[in-house]
Amino acid sequence: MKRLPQALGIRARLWLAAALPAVLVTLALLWLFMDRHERNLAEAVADRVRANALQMASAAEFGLFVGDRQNLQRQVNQLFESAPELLGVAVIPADGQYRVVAGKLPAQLPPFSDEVITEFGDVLTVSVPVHYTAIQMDDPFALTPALRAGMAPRGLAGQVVVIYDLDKLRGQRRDLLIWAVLVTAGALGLASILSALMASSVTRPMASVSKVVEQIGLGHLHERADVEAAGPLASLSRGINAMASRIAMTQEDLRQQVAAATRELRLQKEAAEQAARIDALTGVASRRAFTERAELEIQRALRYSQPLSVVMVDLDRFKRVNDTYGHAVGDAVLVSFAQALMHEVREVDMVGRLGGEEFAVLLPGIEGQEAVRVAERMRQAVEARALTVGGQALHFTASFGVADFDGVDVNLPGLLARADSALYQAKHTGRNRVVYADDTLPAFEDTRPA
Ligand SMILES: Nc1nc2c(ncn2[C@@H]2O[C@H](COP(=O)(O)OP(=O)(O)OP(=O)(O)O)[C@@H](O)[C@H]2O)c(=O)[nH]1
Repeated sequence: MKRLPQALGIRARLWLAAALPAVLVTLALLWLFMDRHERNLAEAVADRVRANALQMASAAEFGLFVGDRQNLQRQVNQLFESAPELLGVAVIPADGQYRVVAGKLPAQLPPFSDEVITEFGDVLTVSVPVHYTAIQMDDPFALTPALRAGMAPRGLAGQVVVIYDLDKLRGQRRDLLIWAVLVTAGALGLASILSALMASSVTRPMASVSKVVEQIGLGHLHERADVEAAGPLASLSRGINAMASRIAMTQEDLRQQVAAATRELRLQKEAAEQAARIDALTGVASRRAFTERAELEIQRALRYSQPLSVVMVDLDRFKRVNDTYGHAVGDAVLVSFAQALMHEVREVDMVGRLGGEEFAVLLPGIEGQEAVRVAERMRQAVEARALTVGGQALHFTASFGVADFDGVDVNLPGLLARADSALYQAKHTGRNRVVYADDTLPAFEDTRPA
């Protein structure tokens, strides 16, 4: 199973990296704030309700002392209307003869003497005693009513009772909590959005660069990363673009080198093939080229019932030439001999060197005596040739065996064998002559002039 961090995408990881610390810090601050403020708020509420009652007690002191109920009622109403969480406010003189009330009072009032705060259900009652202090003055006409009434200079004038709706007080705390949670949630939402934007500003160019790299990897070397849109990855994008350009250039170089090498190889191969088809010494067709052409002409002769002849030619006593004059002279004789043959044949004919001093001539379109006449012409041309060696003329002759393609021997070996047989007969009946391989003719026809 994948570990969680591996399963997360880059965008989610960046988002977490940016948002997680902010979320944790904000939640910790919220918890601290709530914990601290809860206690402070409870104390503040207690202080406030007590302060309200003490303020009222102070304000009511003179009214209680002089018994000014009208003024006391105005003060009580004022306090009652000042805060919505107040259920009732009352001022009661020490002799209990009257009560100045705004709102409602509990059935059971707390005792006069002490400052009392009681909580019962959803009601919080604060009772504060009101004391008077008579001021001694020099002017006997300015005596206070209390002094005039023979009262003690300091004493209990009455009490102030203030009743709060606890639910409303708690509601204030609840409102504060909701407000704090909403502000925190808003801050976290804002932090999340900013983190997502930050993560996106990095992952968007990364995705774009990754796509380009993937395309380049697939061989699309013309793909380029958008450097302007890459933001923080601009230098990476430039590097990738430069790399792709270099790869494309190298690939183009390689392609051109391969094309040049392939061209060169093809030319060499063609040259080698051409060389294999031509005999290097004499310039006539090689054995391979002659054989291929002869096979072709046999097929043509078979299909169209056209005449075809082959002449086998062999230099007479050539070994003696080599032995007497050396191999180089022998080569020169071979070249001259081949030229004599070539000179006597048509464009459509083919002279080939089958090996050593053994040659063959392919004569398409003619047969019988016509072929014998061509061979005779060649024989005479060879005989007429001479090389000057050491100031002396060197003559040479050749023997010829002629065979027709008669449809009996339908392949080249058969045709060549019959021509070779005629050549053999020419050799054994005196050389420098043409023998026609035809059963109807005499076995050894001497074509030499008498
Ligand atoms: N100089 C040279 N000699 C070659 C070449 N190829 C074959 N020979 C020689 O040709 C000679 C052929 O001799 P043989 O087969 O005995 O025939 P021949 O001497 O011509 O006698 P006949 O054919 O019976 O008239 C050999 O001495 C070969 O060495 C070549 O390319 N150059």
